[in-house]
Amino acid sequence: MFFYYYLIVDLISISFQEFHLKMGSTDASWKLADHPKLPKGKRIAVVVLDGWGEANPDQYNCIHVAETPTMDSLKTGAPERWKLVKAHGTAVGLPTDDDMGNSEVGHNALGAGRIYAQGAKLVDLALASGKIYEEEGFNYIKECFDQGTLHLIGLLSDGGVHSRLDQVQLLLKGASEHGAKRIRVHILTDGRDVLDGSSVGFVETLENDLAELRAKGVDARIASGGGRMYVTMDRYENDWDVVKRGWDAQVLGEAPYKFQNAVEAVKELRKLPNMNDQYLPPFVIVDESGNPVGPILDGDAVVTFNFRADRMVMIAKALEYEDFDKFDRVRVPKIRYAGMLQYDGELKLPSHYLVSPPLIERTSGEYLVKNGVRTFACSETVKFGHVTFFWNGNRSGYFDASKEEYVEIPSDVGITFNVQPKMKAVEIAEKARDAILSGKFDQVRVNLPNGDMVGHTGDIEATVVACKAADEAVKIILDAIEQVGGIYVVTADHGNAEDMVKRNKSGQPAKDKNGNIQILTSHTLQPVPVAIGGPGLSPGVRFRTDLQTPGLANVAATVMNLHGFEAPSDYEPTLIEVEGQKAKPRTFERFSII
Ligand SMILES: O=C(O)[C@@H](CO)OP(=O)(O)O
Ligand SMILES: [Mn+2]
Ligand SMILES: [Mn+2]
Repeated sequence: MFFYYYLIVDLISISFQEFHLKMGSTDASWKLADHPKLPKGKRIAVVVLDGWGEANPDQYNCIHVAETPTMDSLKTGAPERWKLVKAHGTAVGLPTDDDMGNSEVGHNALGAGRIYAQGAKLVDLALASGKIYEEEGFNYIKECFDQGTLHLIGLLSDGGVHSRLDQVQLLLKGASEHGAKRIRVHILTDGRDVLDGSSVGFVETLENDLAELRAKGVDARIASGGGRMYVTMDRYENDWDVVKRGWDAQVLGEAPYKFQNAVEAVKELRKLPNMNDQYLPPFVIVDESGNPVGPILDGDAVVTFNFRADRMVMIAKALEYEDFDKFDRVRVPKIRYAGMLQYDGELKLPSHYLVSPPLIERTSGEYLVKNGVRTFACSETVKFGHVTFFWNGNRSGYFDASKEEYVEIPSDVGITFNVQPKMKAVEIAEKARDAILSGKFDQVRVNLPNGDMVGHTGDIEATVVACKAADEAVKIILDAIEQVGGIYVVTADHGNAEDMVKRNKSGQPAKDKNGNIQILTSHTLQPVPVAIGGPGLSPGVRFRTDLQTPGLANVAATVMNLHGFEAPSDYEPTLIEVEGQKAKPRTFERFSII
């Protein structure tokens, strides 16, 4: 009798798979198979702690220093349901294992359940093969090379999160070899993905390259600049003034500070009180008569050379949209504009781009909604797109508005988050709590930004406060899950707050030439935790120990299982197994149809 039971189950699954394949991309192919052991209908909270890695406990590990009783209890209370996974490098589609994780690749992996070659890698390949110069995007901007100037705008560092200096260097060389005669670079200084103060060196490197181009007869110069957090690179429409400051400098050639030399500009502006690379004010480079050397004019070509999307969408809108009311652009030059990548596939923004972005499709969010899982997602503005846009494979909007609700809590504007390290953690948690208790949603997903946003300021004391606030928010959400008999999945997208100091090879804090500890404002290479639990979790569910190097991409299948579904076969494997529980015999009615 059992033999027949399993035979029938097998037949069902074989015919389901064939059905799946035959139906191709029609609606039916979205149907997920039932999980053989785990029930449907549990309310699940998915909590992403931004910038929350696991590292040795010392005084620079703010998560360790902070009081974090809730996260501690997940780790020590149920070791078979707490696990570390990789959140950096090739595990999330970055070029090498020296690449730290970041929100885009982290949330892409968490949501998509597969590892995609990400922007950084796709640009590397396109530059190495020379294909970048053959594609539509480059040919489009090339039309301007005879009469106009080529402007390159973007983040100048080797951080590899939004852009990479070596790619800019190759692009400069390649563009000039392909006919660009006049080039202007509009730099944004970093200090967030790299050490503060390192911008001086990056500008010097760029100046050397531009001098070499000039020696070859190309009129190539830096035209303007500013710190990434104060000029141009805002995201999710948090503060349009940031983009306006960039527009004024880059396009109009107007800025409060004027210099004849960019290295001098960065060195001098860093001397302003409390100044750092991230927040340098906008400046323009002027000639001997005080005229800006590179405003953007009719007939010019513009490339934004960041590959990462979130902090380029706003400037892309300003450069591309005819109808635009976010600030007064004063003068809108007729240009040919291309992004390094297309930054928003739904908006098709920008319409021209040098390299095609990863085509992330069939994300877990889309599958679950199409299988009836009602979803709520929430964060504050600075991370809102992370749990929606990035989670859904760089896609804006709802899959099915009748089953989804995304709530954005406005972030504080115009402050660095060490001033308000608690940010909106409580507000986010309370929204999640209410969504869980409402019974209207099966999945409630949040991003808690504190560890990351405050970690980036390099302020250790404030980051400790931030970690405590995030932990308290997790408690609010877990308490709600407890009340409704639900399940929680708590994880993170990459490290940050767990290590706030640059390390030497032996792991000791590195000192600069004056003997000062070098504060690390960036993300890290550390693994991140995944914890599951809650009263709704079936007994016997525990983490598998047979996966070689699990990473963030394994979380999607795990969450699908907890919703009672099998993940699609091409997803990275689930992290969980169900111990000691045989497949439940199905009810008589279901078999009676066969
Ligand atoms: O602030 C950002 O843009 C990046 C760091 O460059 O952080 P995250 O990936 O966490 O969004
Ligand atoms: Mn992040
Ligand atoms: Mn970050």
